[in-house]
Amino acid sequence: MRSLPSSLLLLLTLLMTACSGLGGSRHSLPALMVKRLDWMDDVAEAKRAKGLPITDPKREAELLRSMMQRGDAAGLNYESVRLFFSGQMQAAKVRQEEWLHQHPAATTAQPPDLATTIRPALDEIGTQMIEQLAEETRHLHPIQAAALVTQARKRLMQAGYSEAVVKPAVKGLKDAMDIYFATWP
Ligand SMILES: O=C(O)C(=O)C[C@]1(C(=O)O)C=C[C@@H](O)C=C1
Repeated sequence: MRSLPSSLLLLLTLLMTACSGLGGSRHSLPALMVKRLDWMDDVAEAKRAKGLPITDPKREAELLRSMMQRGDAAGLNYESVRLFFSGQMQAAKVRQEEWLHQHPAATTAQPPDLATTIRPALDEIGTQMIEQLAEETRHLHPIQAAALVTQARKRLMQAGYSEAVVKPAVKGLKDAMDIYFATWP
């Protein structure tokens, strides 16, 4: 079979993307990835105020466990959820490091509280991410999955995040998508 002209392929991709609800009213996965990272300046300030290190292995394990459980309930593969959130947390840590480096002194006297404000917000974003991951993997064609990864990179760069932050976040999404589409017919 002759391969499709690239302009037709692009048109098909755009049509399928529009139909899949990527631009719908709920936050898309790329938008949620930006939203999650947007919390990290506050997280860094909250940790500085309390003298806490950036990395909290216990919280990471708890978050992964709870997201994998939610993912399982939504029909998602455990490993894909683990890879996705590992990437987002890695990006989160790089962003916190950058923030502290760029702002050697505290920028606020009263940062939001980690336990009562920040982590519940991150949990809520995580839940929305699971819903979107489930939605995307149900409806996406592999071409659209690749477009979603590209779109995520674009959104994160547009939001002003550095390559060092964007790279692990996008890799997490790509790794998750690869699991679903590796065996696609
Ligand atoms: O909750 C925190 O303490 C954060 O710094 C956020 C976060 C995350 O991305 O969820 C990032 C790094 C920590 O190791 C744990 C979790």
